[in-house]
Amino acid sequence: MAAMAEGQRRALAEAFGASSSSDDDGEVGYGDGDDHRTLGRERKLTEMIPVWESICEVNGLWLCREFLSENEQHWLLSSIRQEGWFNGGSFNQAMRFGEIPEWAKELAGFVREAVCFSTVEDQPLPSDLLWREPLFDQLIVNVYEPGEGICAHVDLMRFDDGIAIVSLESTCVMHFTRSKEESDNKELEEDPSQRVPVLLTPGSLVLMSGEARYLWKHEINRKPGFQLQGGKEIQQERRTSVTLRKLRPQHNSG
Ligand SMILES: O=C(O)CCC(=O)C(=O)O
Ligand SMILES: [Fe+2]
Repeated sequence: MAAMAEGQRRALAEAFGASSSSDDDGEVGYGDGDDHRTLGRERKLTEMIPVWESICEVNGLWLCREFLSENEQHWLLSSIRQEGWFNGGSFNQAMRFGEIPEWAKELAGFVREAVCFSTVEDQPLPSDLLWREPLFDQLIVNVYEPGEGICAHVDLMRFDDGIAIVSLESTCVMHFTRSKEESDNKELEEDPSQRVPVLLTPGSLVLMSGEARYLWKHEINRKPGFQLQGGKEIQQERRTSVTLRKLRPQHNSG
């Protein structure tokens, strides 16, 4: 593993405002009634070495399986719950454009850190995307009950390159298929042998850029036979995902 020099790690940690090791062992502030929940001080950046996997069949697709610790997953779920978007149970999706909540900004900061601290040779997100400001200004939270998923799609062109998806709760399989919109070879597109499965465990982060973002469709099919891990059906529970994207400037939107 190409370990990052300690000095460089410290400098980055300082740039991201991480706490020094002496004062960071407090409780994570996600309990009910905590209005100023933030994890910035709790994340031990100097100890964090994210493990990135490149999904080699799909250029530009990266997975960081242990992106969020269990505490961080609780914090994120609790921050989402606190928004009250899903109270009453009649909605399963919430979107924010432009101004995103503080916890989402903090999550975006974690994404940047995880890419910066990557030990792989190819950076999981190209530098021009990684250092744009803001990194993300659009948020979608999706809540899926067992059996519910999302049809194969390429994200709308109104969003820029560089999309992050954080998975919470139930494990699921996301499938990637080459988009063949330009040709009418539907059969090839639907050929199951062309589908690339990616297992999304709770706390994992997916990054899509370049071909993965523009030339591949992604989908979550939770019908029987599609959600397999080691040949066995995954036990489905509720799944929550947080998608972070950047809006393209108005005049570029397609
Ligand atoms: O829920 C997910 O993991 C994916 C969501 C998604 O692809 C979208 O909202 O465009
Ligand atoms: Fe999508």
